[in-house]
Amino acid sequence: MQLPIRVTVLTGFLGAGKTTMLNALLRDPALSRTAVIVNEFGEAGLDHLLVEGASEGIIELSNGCVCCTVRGELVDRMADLADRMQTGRMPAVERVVIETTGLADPAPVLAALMAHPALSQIYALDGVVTLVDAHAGLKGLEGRLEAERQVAVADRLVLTKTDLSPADPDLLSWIRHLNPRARILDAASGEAGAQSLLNAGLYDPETRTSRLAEWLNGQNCDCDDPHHHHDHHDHSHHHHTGTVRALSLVHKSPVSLSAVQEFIDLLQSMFADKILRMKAMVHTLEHPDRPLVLHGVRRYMHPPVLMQNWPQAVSPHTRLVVIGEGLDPRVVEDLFAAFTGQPRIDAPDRAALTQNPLAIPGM
Ligand SMILES: Nc1nc2c(ncn2[C@@H]2O[C@H](COP(=O)(O)OP(=O)(O)OP(=O)(O)O)[C@@H](O)[C@H]2O)c(=O)[nH]1
Repeated sequence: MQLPIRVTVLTGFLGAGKTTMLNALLRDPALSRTAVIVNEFGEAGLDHLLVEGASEGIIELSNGCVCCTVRGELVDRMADLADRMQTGRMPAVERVVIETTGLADPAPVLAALMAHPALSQIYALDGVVTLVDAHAGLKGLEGRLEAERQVAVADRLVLTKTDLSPADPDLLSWIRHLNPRARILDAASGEAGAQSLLNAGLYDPETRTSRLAEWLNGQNCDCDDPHHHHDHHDHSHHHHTGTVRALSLVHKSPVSLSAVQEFIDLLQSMFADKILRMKAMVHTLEHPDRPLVLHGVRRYMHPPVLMQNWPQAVSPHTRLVVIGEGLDPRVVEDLFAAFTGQPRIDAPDRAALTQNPLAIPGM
């Protein structure tokens, strides 16, 4: 391996469209020799199932406080990958794409790559691609350190979901304020293909805005540092660890489409803005052979999609991940159980629930 393996970091806030973009990129011949690392937040681990046809080469990092765990772990994964290639246990690749979780601050990933003595010989950072959901807009992004950092470190900024609504001027000026340099591409117009996203040039921290330099220097994870552990004056580093959590549910028997719909409607009406992201792969009574994939980004539910087949690695069970702020997991679990707890849903209870959410037993 004489050439360094180029590393592309794909980032963007929860639900911005990273997995969708990754799937599109992986279909491009330019990425035929690419390994993918998916880092996800959420116990059920749905993301790697949603990356089509890539189950073989995927290395998934565990969830948890991203700023604490990703650095050590990512270094291990990258080292493992290099070792497998060098020993012929895996075909050599030209590129690695790292899809970070929507809650990740990419700075530690970059810092870990640049600073590691062995890995920096093998891998060279090609660029950071940050996706921004134009439809969701600025609300919920502004003031969120992870989201700001994702935009600030980008070499390419991609506005997604402009087919649903054009980017708001406020959103654009927020982006430009954080990152005056990176090219902005519009996903809906098709300009965000492999040609424009890859080979963005080697990363040079000197040429970034001063805020980035500060972040890269100041981002050293203090979570394991006993001196900082209970430092309540510094909220910023713990922004995503305090109240944002992922909860995941698995249900083994098929559920009806209407039960799913009602569950989601009720969940959204009860929790409203507390829900940042929802993803589900549902085993339905109506289409038992094809998983129904649901995506919610804050209040917006994307139209459900039936995948062709269940991924080979998994049994056809319903898996749901909800990422939210200040969510009470028991309430969500009870609600889910109320709709799916029995193979045959108890119609009167369900009816009562949909009419009066407060009637849920145990809530
Ligand atoms: N209309 C429209 N929908 C999109 C676009 N990009 C992604 N989506 C939809 O947005 C939803 C979320 O997309 P994902 O690709 O899963 O987003 P993500 O950033 O990987 O999500 P997390 O991993 O949770 O952070 C899915 O329903 C996609 O189909 C787009 O450009 N236009």
